[in-house]
Parts: sequence; structure tokens; C-alpha cells
Amino acid sequence: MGDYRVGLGIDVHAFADPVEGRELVLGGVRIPSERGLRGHSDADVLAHAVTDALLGAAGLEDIGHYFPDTDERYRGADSLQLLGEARRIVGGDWAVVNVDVVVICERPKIREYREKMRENLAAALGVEPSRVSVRGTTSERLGFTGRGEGIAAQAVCLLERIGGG
Ligand SMILES: Nc1ccn([C@@H]2O[C@H](COP(=O)(O)O)[C@@H](O)[C@H]2O)c(=O)n1
Ligand SMILES: C[C@@]1(CO)OP(=O)(O)OP(=O)(O)OC[C@H]1O
Repeated sequence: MGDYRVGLGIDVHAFADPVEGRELVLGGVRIPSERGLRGHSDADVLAHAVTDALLGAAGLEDIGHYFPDTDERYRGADSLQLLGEARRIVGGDWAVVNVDVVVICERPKIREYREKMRENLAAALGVEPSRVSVRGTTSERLGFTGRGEGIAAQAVCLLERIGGG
């Protein structure tokens, strides 16, 4: 049997006040919205969850270890680029089998953007889009996502060892 490892990534970002003028970026897609998410980077909560799932599957440190929010290099950073960098850190001994990510928010409706998000994430990971799945769900107006205070994302990533070991 092959050597397979699964990783889980969870992230949450609060919505910024509209006056802060933040863009809403999810899965590398700039989504028209009155409010963006607050963060040191571009606050792409979806990309962050995928990055932590990838790093977790490889048994590495978490996203904040490699890209600290105290480092000015990551102010406003493109989180898809950070995902690509995380993929390089994981290295060529591991192949990405698949990624599945769920975004929890009332708005925006993820299904309108999911194909482009899949393409963006797949390109950063160096895999075909068919290996990446993106979905949205509401929390039925319950909790902080339901009140529109922020967006949460949960991702899983499966890796297969193809070298080293
Ligand atoms: N942010 C979201 C939320 C939901 N969707 C789509 O709507 C369907 C129903 O959502 P429920 O939370 O009411 O079950 C869901 O399956 C998605 O197709 C979405 O795209 N983005
Ligand atoms: C990528 C980073 C870089 O500052 O993004 P942030 O916007 O700070 O987002 P968070 O999910 O709180 O932590 C991850 C950070 O490493």
C-alpha cells in the first residue's frame, strides 16, 4: 500500500469595516463586495485553509511559522503565492492527490466563483483542477458567519509519497 497522509486546515477572518477599503479575495478571486476581510496578508481565508491542510498533511509547521504576520514582507501578500511557496516547501517527494475546501458564509455565494477558484488553487499546487474541489455553505444564519461578521474555511488535503522515505 502507498504512503498517504491527510491534512486538515481551518481558518477564520473577520470582515473589515467598509471604510478600510479592503478587497474581498477568496481562492485568488477578487469578488465584488462592499467589505473585504481583515488580515495582514490579502486575508484569503480559503487559500489559508488549503495551505494549512497541505502543510499538515506533510507533517510540517503551520502557515504562521513560514509566513509570520509580524513580517512586513507578507503585508498585503497574495496568499495564492504563499500557497505555491508552501507547495515548494513540501517538496517533490509528495504528490497532491486531492484538496477539498468548504467556505462558510452567507455571502458571497461561492458557487458563482468556484470554477475560477479551483483553477487558481490547482495552478498554485501544480495539479489539474479536477484534483481540487471548492464549495460554499451557509451556517443557516447562526454564529459569527451567520451574522456576517466573518468567513470561515475548512480544507482537507491528501498527499501520496512518491519519493524519498
Ligand atoms: N456561501 C455560500 C453558501 C451557499 N452556497 C450554495 O448554496 C447551497 C445551499 O447552502 P445551505 O447552507 O443553505 O445548505 C450550497 O450547497 C451551495 O451550493 C454557496 O455557493 N455559497
Ligand atoms: C499568511 C498570513 C501572513 O500574515 O496571513 P494573515 O492575513 O495574517 O492571516 P492568518 O490566517 O491570520 O495567518 C496566516 C498568516 O501567516
